[in-house]
Amino acid sequence: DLYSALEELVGLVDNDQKIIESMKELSQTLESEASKIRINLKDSEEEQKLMKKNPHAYVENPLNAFLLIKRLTHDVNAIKEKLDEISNQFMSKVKKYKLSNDELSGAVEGLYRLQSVYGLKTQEFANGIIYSKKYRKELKVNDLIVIGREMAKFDDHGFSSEYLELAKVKNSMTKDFTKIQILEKIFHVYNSSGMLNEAVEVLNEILELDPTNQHYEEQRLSLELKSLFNEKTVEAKDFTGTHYTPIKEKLILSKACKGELEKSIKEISQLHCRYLRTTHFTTIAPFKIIEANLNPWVVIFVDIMSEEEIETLKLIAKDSFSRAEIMVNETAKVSNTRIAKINWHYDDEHKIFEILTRRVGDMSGLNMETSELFQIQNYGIGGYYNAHYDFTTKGNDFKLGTGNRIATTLFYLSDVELGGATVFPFLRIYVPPKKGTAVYWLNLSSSGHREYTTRHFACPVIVGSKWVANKWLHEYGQEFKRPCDLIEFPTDDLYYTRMYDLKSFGIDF
Ligand SMILES: O=C(O)CCC(=O)C(=O)O
Ligand SMILES: [Fe+2]
Repeated sequence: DLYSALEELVGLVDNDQKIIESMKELSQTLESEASKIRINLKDSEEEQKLMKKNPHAYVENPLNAFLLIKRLTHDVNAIKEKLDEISNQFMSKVKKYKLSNDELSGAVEGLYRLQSVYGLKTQEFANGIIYSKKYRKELKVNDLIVIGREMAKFDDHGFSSEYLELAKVKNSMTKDFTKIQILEKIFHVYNSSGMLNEAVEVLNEILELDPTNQHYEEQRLSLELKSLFNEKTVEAKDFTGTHYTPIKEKLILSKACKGELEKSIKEISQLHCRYLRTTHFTTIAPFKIIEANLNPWVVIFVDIMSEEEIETLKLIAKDSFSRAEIMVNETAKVSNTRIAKINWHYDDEHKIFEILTRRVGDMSGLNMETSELFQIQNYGIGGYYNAHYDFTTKGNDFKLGTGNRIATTLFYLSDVELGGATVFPFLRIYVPPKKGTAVYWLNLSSSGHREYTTRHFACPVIVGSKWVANKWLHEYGQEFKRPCDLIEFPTDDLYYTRMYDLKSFGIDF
């Protein structure tokens, strides 16, 4: 799929051009075919006039009889054959450049995600306005219908009907379709996605315009019956439990991505911008850091990479992207909870990786021998990475024999115009991507416990192409670099209860 990395969409400019050229050719062919049909039509009409005058006399002439039969056989078939030929020709020309329909679903799912996470209003968004800024001219009636149709495939049908409703309103001004046509299109979406009540309402509108339409009358009856027996009971959702539920987390993440979760003044007052001197190297050349959290340790390294280094990394990465996966029960799987493409790099692939690994060694003061390969990522349309921990919660190892992921270094290789922040909602940290900076944090406590509060989320990218690179450090080999403390840790149960306390997020049910 291409929608999962913006970098890959750039290459489609060629496909776009080829398909536009084929469409131009197609419209010319169709026009010349249409004029041929018109000429034949004239002959046919003349013959018909003759026949109507006196049908008996007409058919008694064997040539007339022949022509009548020819009109009703060959002439019809010839049109069908010609249209098939044109259609086949067109399809064989565009085949190489056309994308699969999954791409469309993926793109619309990205839009859906942006709207639900950031609360973007359908009407503004469809008019090209995002956070009060006009980004492009408004979408056309047909675009709105396509979005509405695709969005109807998601659980929550709210956005879908907003788009379709908008299409109807807009069409009443633009007249792209007749009133009946647009209602039929909308009806079809509702009907095929099981939105029965909405479907009946649209049918009522259609029947008002076309009261004698038997077909729709019958359909209305059958739908009304269907919805009687199909009355869905609204599922009672458990908002009261203290444990994690996806609904709770969605609310928290949405707040976090909008930058609405902040630390208290007291907490902020304990954080500093300062120079970090961990190793011999950094004593001479200290790193600039912004402390984002003290325990667990989360810091932002400022100007940690040069423009040239970043361009080198992107150049290397561009050719080897594959869809990022997530771990489900210890196996890697492609999932719509992570919309990005990645690739992995050994240190000896290019000297840039060696240099950066050494730099992470200085940033962390930790042993790099057990660190993972460099991972480079580019996000797609509405690209995000759902809430996760970087450590494994199954056992204490990644099957690499090097222990759990003790620390994460996340380099930002691009700015992002809108969205795409990395957020740690439980620590109330919001890190906007800024080219050349890195965020570094410890995933495990000094006694080796998992720091569940490091649960983090890559917010959907609204405008821009987000690039990041990861370097994960592991437990083994850190025995002398980060000696063990034996501090007590809360049980997981207690930890979650505290973490997911919605009141502390100002969320009230
Ligand atoms: O891209 C981001 O902001 C976060 C990425 C991340 O969390 C990961 O790759 O594990
Ligand atoms: Fe992560």
